[in-house]
Amino acid sequence: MKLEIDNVELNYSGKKILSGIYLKAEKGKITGLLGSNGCGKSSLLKIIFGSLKPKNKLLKINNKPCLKPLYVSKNVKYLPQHPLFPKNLYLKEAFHLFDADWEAFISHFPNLKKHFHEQFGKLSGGERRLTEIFLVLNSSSEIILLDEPFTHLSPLYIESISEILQKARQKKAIIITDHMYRHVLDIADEIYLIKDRHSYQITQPSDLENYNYLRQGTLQSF
Ligand SMILES: Nc1ncnc2c1ncn2[C@@H]1O[C@H](COP(=O)(O)OP(=O)(O)OP(=O)(O)O)[C@@H](O)[C@H]1O
Repeated sequence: MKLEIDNVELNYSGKKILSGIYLKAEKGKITGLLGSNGCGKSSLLKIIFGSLKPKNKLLKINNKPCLKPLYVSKNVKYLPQHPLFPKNLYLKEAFHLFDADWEAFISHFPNLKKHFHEQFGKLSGGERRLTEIFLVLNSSSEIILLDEPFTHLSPLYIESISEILQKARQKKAIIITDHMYRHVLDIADEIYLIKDRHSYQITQPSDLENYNYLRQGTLQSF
C-alpha cells in the first residue's frame, strides 16, 4: 500500500500556507514530518485525512487518484493534536469500538489495568494520550496519521510507544509529526521537512541543520 499526496496548495484568508507539497508514505515504513511551529504540519495531516479541503491537492493510493475524503474509506486513523475521545467515554467502550486487545494493552502498561471500567476523564493527560496512540496503532486501518503523539509522554512511555510503532509499521503506512525530532529521527524510515510552505525530503540528519530547522552543530551534541 502506497499513499502519495502531491501539489498541495493551502491558503488561509488569502495567506499561502502550503505550496507544491509532496509526501509519500508506504506500508512497512514510518514517515516523519518535521517543521517549525505554524509551518503547516497539522494542516497537511488534516488534508490527507480529508477533514480540511485545500485549494488544490492530488491524493493517490497505490498510484490511483483518490477523490473522496480518505476518512470515508475507514482504512485510515488520525490522532489529532487534541484528545481523540470525549472525557466521558469509557475505556472499555473505546477498546470495543477499535476492536483492540485490552490484555495486550495492559501487558505493555500494567499501571493502567485499573482504568478499564473508567472514563477517559479519569486518566492523566499522558495516560490518555498513551491509550489513544495504542488504540490507533492497534486498529485494523492501514493508514495511520499521528499528530504529536509523544507530547505529554514520559521517557519510558515514549520508548514503549516507539516499540509498538515499530511493530505496527509491518502492517501499516504511518505518518508521524512531532517536535521531539530525535525520537522521530530514531524511528522514521523517511523524513520530510516543511519549510517556507514547501516540502523537502531529508536524506541525512545534517540536512535539518542546512535547512535551518536545527541550529548548526546541534546534531554533534548527541
Ligand atoms: N483555522 C485556521 N484559520 C486560519 N489560519 C489557520 C487555521 N488553522 C491553522 N492556521 C494557520 O496555518 C498555519 C499552519 O498551522 P498548522 O496548525 O498546520 O501548523 P503546525 O506546523 O502543525 O504548527 P505546530 O507545530 O505549532 O502545531 C499557522 O500559521 C496557523 O496560524
